[in-house]
This record gives sequence, structure tokens and C-alpha cells, in this order.
Amino acid sequence: MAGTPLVLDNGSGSVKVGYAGQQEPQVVYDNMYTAVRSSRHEPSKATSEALEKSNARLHVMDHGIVSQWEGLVEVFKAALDEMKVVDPSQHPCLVTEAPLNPTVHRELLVEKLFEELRVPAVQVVHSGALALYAINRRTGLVIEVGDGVAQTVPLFDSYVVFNAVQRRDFGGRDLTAYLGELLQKELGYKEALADEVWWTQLQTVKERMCRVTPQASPSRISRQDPVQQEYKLPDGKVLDWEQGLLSQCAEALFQPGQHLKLDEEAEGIHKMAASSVLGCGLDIQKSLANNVVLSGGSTLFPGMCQRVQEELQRLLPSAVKAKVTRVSKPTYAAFMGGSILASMSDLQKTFMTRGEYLEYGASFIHNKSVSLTKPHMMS
Ligand SMILES: Nc1ncnc2c1ncn2[C@@H]1O[C@H](COP(=O)(O)OP(=O)(O)OP(=O)(O)O)[C@@H](O)[C@H]1O
Repeated sequence: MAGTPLVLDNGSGSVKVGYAGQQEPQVVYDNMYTAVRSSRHEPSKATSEALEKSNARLHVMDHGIVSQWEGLVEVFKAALDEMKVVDPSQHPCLVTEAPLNPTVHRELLVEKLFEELRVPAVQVVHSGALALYAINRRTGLVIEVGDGVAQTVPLFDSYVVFNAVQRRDFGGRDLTAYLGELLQKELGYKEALADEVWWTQLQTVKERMCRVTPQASPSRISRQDPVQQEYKLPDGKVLDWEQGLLSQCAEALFQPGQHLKLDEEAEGIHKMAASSVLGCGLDIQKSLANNVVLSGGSTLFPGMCQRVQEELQRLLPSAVKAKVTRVSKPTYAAFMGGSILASMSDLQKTFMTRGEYLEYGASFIHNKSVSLTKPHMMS
């Protein structure tokens, strides 16, 4: 694999890593690190004990933004070790980033890749549109909801329509925390959300039992829904699928202002999608609405396609028909799209080289990162 580009889909919850051309990531790594282990200074005994007690694994990313740069490097290195990449300086690196991040964030990302991983060349692409590349479509609207970011990205004939991209800072991690609050309020659970064991239980309940209800008729939910019917919590209490709190959890994606700790006016994913469609020219709105694709782990709730389609249709003119599907592997779609892009020789020519980094500095990446808007790239 010498010289083959590496693809790093740097998500808020996990990093998916592999080589360009691979169908799926070779390694999926929790984007978390242990502060004690990676601290440059030897922590005092008291600090170590306190950190260990409080389960010192820290999230590297907070809603699509790196909050622990030291941790990011550690996670990237560990993932490459697991992939048995002996010498990263042999592999150009394509890395994903959420759209509308501060520009300085992209510069720091580039700096870490050149300085700490010693890669020879870097390209940074927005994660959202990649789901369409993954399913070989060049026109459509991606609704991506991962662990920390919700984004809607319109792509027309391989152009990302940047001024119509929407991004909000909520995702699966917020839903898990919200489920914890619901369990506390309705069933009296008082476990701290910082406790990793409890967090894992909550995440499992969310992924196995929660679903999205059809807005028009909640009674249409049937027992055939592919959700687990019961879940036994460690204290023996049984959560039943008919408990309303399990449908409230995913409802937060549609009414984040009401359910999550966000501005009350915060828009749900259907409204973001409608803004993206209506923010594009009249001539392309129909093609976008007719090709809505769900991506990201937090779109895996049963009932999701139907609900998004119903809600979106209500917000669009009747002549603009919404059709919503989900990619087959939503958590890997951004990696898969990145893997396809990184194998194209045209795109490889757009990578920022180490020479450019040394000559112009990390901010030079902004001169290189518009490549996905060039139509010839995907022809
Ligand atoms: N079956 C499921 N039902 C609901 N949510 C799920 C399911 N499987 C995974 N998730 C959630 O998806 C999220 C992870 O998705 P993904 O890997 O796409 O995010 P990410 O790339 O790490 O983050 P982001 O793109 O937001 O920065 C987690 O919150 C996880 O709990």
C-alpha cells in the first residue's frame, strides 16, 4: 500500500480510517483519549487518582470541533498503528471536516497532520456531500446526522451549493444525554452521565430500542418495527418499547429547541433540509428534493425516512416532491465517499504538499480546498 492515500473520516464520536479505494474503513476508533496517559507532564498522584475515578477518557471532538488537539494526534496515531501503517510519511492523507467550521480549525488540523503525523500531502473535505459520492450520485441533498453535528448539504452536478448548506450542533451524543434525562425524570434514575458504564447502557438502549414515530399517525407504529422490545437495565428494571420516553428521544431531531439544551428556536433536521432545498435555484429544487439521502449513525432510527419525507413535503411547494432514502451503511458513508474521491488522480493533484506547507504555512489549505466544487472532477 506504499503511496496509497489514507482516508480519515474524523467524526465527533469515532474516527474511521482506511486506504483510498477501500469499501469500508479498516479501523474504527473511538474519538476519545485518556488525559493521564497522554499528558506531557507527569500528573500528581492526587490528579491521577481523581482522573481515574472520574473515568478520565475525554472526547477529542465537541460537535465537530477538536477540543483536545493532543488527543486527536494520539487517536490518529493509534488508529494508524492498528492499521499497521509503518511510515505515514509515505501516504497522502484525505481528512474530513464538518462544514462551516472556523477556518483556523482547518489550519490546525493541517498543521497537526504535517507536523505530528509527518504525512507528505493533505486534503480536507467536508463530510456531508461524501455520502452522495459513496452511492455514485452527483445530484441530491444529504441530511447527515452523526454524533455531534447535523448538516444538510445540497450537491448539484457535483457542485456543493455552499450558500445553501445548513449545519447545527446536535447529534447522537445529545440524544443519548437526553435519554438519560428522560430516564431520570420518568423512572427516577440518578446515574451521572459522565459514568462511562451508564453512558454505554444508554447508548445501547437508544440504538436498539428508540425509533422515530410517523408524525401523521403515531398509532401506525407496529410491533414489527425492527427495534428490540425490552431492555433489562443493570438494576433489573425493564424498559419496555411502549414507554413513551423511547419515542421522545429521537423526536429531539425534529424539535431540538424543545428537547435538547439548545436555543428554543433551533430548527429540526426537516427544517434544515427545507432551507437547503429552497436556498438553491428554482431550477434545481425538484432534483434535490427528489434525491434526499440520509447518512450518519443518528439516521438509523426505524421510521426515519418516512418521517423526514412527510415533514419535508409539508415544507416544500406541492410541485416539489420529496423522496427520501438512506444509504445502506450510514456510519461509513462519509468514509466510503472519501475513499472514492481519494483514489481519483484528479483529486490527488489538489492535495496540499509538504513543500507548500513549508513555504506558505497551514493557511495555504484554503487555496486548495475548493476542489469539490469543480465539476470536471467527477465526470
Ligand atoms: N442503530 C442506531 N440508532 C440510532 N443511533 C445510532 C445507531 N447506531 C449508531 N447510532 C449513533 O450514531 C452516532 C455515530 O454516528 P457517526 O459515526 O455517523 O458520527 P460521527 O461521524 O462520529 O460524528 P459527526 O459526523 O457528528 O461528527 C452515535 O451517536 C451513535 O449512538
